[in-house]
Amino acid sequence: MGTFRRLKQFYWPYKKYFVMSVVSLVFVTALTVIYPLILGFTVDELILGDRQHLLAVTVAFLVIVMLLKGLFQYLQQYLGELFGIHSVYEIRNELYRKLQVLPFRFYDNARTGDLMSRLAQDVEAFRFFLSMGAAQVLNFVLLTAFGFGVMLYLNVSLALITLAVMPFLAVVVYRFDKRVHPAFLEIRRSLARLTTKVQENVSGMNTVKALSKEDFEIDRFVGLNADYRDNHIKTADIWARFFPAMEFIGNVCVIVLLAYGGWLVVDGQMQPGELLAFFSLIWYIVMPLMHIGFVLNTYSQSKAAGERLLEIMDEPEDIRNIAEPIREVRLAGHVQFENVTHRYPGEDQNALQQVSFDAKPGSTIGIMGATGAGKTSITQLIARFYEPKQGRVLIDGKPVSDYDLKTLRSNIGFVLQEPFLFSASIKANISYGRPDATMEEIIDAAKRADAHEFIQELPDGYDTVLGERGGGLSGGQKQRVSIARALCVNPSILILDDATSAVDMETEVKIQAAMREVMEGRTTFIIAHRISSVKHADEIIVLDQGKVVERGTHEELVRMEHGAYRRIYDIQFQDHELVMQGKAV
Ligand SMILES: Nc1ncnc2c1ncn2[C@@H]1O[C@H](COP(=O)(O)OP(=O)(O)OP(=O)(O)O)[C@@H](O)[C@H]1O
Repeated sequence: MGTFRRLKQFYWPYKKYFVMSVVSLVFVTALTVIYPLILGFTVDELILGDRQHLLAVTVAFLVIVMLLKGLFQYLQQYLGELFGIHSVYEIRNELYRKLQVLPFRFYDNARTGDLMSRLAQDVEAFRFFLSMGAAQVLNFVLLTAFGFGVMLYLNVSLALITLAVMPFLAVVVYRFDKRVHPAFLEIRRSLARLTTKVQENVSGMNTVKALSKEDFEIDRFVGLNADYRDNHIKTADIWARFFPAMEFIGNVCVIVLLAYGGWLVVDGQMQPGELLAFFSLIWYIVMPLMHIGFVLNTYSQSKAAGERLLEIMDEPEDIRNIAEPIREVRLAGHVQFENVTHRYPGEDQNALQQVSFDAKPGSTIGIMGATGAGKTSITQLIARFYEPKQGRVLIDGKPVSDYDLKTLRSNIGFVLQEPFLFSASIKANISYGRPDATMEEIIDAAKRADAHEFIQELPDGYDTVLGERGGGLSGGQKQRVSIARALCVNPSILILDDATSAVDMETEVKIQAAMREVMEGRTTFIIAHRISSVKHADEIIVLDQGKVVERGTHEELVRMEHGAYRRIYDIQFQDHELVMQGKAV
């Protein structure tokens, strides 16, 4: 029950629905066991006892019982559903909240399909048990209790014989649960793998087609699908063995009753109608017992699902606010790194080694270096997406961890190499970081990002709704919208991470011209591979395998004959010359 106890905070507030549903269920069960008694009465009193004049009253009584049972069944079902629906509404909200606060570390290893499957299928499986399964367990308990009560009233020895069979049924049920629970957990896992595969495939369809990997992808899917199928078959096998075993034990019970009860009637110790009522009651107990397998199924499924939900809820939120963080300040943008060493969780190499620099407010810092040199890692630490292993990252003289995360990040504007735009209007995309921005401010940000002109030419202008991931815009246009989005929050620190590498030279020159103006008064970090992007920076930092190997202005670095920057400069300058001479391939 650990899983259910730990998720109690979500369903317990709605216990009133559960209690009312259970009370309705008590009435349903009580009214159900009246049927066999009426059957016995009809045989013994109306037919054998010659009291046919009571027939009309008996029928009327039965109709009332049926109507009442219908009413209570409705209440039981509806209130049970309300209990489940409201509870998982809370669970879903909590999961989504948790996903928003989980650190980047979590997303480095998380798979979208798996998370989707948890938020959709696992939450649903949990709801199903709360709505239906829990009531069925109680239904079983109540029917057994009521049924036995009536049985004991009819005939004590016969009732005790029925009771003797119960431990055998319980053993079968217990063994079944032990085997079926892990099998269901495995089904859930393989379904999540399958969903992940489909999701990745759809997202990466361009790459799949460009590399003609359709057959390879189909093969991988078939493999995962086979795994899912086999897990289902394994569970179906466990499942199929269970029913005959249960039915066999139930039938043994019936045979014993038939023999012993028949003898009691023949011997005159029992009325035939009573034996008939007994037989109906037996099935009221044996049938739900046999279906306890189904109930255990929903229980096992929901427990497995609950465990997967708890896995997300238990994820540590390791980057969180300190007790009294600095809130709601406009930062000046003085960024300092003091001997910062950083290593990503689970990695055995440092991404940054003893990195130090001092970026004065309003200055521009260029960061260069080969792929994997640690350029992006620097910006991740400024925004406190990760915590450094050693050293200090300071903004305006205080460690970044002293600031409220929202305050810190709302002072930083990011423009990434592959901008992510939401499937919403352009207006909503630009004002995403500041939803209260006025239309004038949105247009102003777009103008400064050199995006206003092309947005105006779109059929619905700023109200144009984009497709998924900004579909409908070219790479350069998406980039300009994302620059407008970064400017809209009026950040004091601007980070351009390879922001112009995906656009053509002409667009780059245009964006750079626009950027020069918007960089005024903001501390700007430009990560780039092209010298032209960082040339005007106040300081350029050159990284190699996480270490700062050179620093200085463009002029200073170019003067270093054998320096890394000079080498890049020579290559790019040579390229430029070749282009000018028309020799480039
Ligand atoms: N989330 C992560 N988890 C584990 N290792 C990472 C992660 N991000 C980066 N790394 C590793 O840290 C090192 C520095 O990566 P970083 O992204 O900072 O390099 P970069 O200079 O920005 O590279 P690029 O020019 O390719 O963007 C690399 O070795 C990389 O493999």
